[in-house]
Amino acid sequence: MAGELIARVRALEKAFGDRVVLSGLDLDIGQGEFVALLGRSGSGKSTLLRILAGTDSTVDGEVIVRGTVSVAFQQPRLLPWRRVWRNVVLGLREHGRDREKAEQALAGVRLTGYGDAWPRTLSGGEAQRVSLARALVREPRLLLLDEPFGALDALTRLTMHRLVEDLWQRHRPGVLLVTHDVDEALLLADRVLVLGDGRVIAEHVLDRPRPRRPGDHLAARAGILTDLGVTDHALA
Ligand SMILES: Nc1ncnc2c1ncn2[C@@H]1O[C@H](COP(=O)(O)OP(=O)(O)OP(=O)(O)O)[C@@H](O)[C@H]1O
Repeated sequence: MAGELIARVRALEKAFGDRVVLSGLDLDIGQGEFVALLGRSGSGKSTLLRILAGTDSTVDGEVIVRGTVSVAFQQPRLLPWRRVWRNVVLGLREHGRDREKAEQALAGVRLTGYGDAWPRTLSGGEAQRVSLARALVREPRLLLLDEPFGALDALTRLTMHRLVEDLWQRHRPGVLLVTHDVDEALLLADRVLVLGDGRVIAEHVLDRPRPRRPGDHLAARAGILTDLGVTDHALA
């Protein structure tokens, strides 16, 4: 990992009552780095994201995040009573030139002309792009993506992969992408981390040039599936 760290986590412990979810977790995210986080259901991925986002601070251990953090979730979470452009600027701390900023962000996610639309008139993919625009308008140094493509159809998901890669290359935030989709991680990430037993149990560095194709990083794919405890007969 090159450059300055924007997130540093050491010996993180998180429990809900008696249930220990994260234990002894270390994590670094470098400036402008794209990291994917995989783990079985219930392994604590969303919990870790909430901790990094600062919405859950009842933890032990060291958590340092430098700069603004934005989060985009699986559901776009748009306010139905606000027009699209107002949804985009909702989280801005400093106001001024809001409409202009919103339109710029919307253009970035290829939604020029959608500013006055109501959320209910958007397709699932469009709503998710508004959610991305809302995350990026704050110019985050760290962008947390919690399965942002999980609810989309396969074709829309492919378009979104390209869009996110393009936005990341233009804005260069550090990204932590939580996903269940190993191939999505292989397509987008510089590094894939596998979460298990409450900590990072494996790390795979991906260095193939972008845009990547399906089939790049097959060895890492097999390794990740093994880390996840999944047997992939197609690879046997
Ligand atoms: N507020 C809470 N109170 C009690 N337990 C919780 C709370 N939030 C999460 N948990 C528990 O912590 C564990 C980790 O949950 P988390 O949502 O982080 O997993 P995940 O890896 O994101 O799962 P999935 O892939 O299914 O979304 C789960 O066992 C869950 O039941």
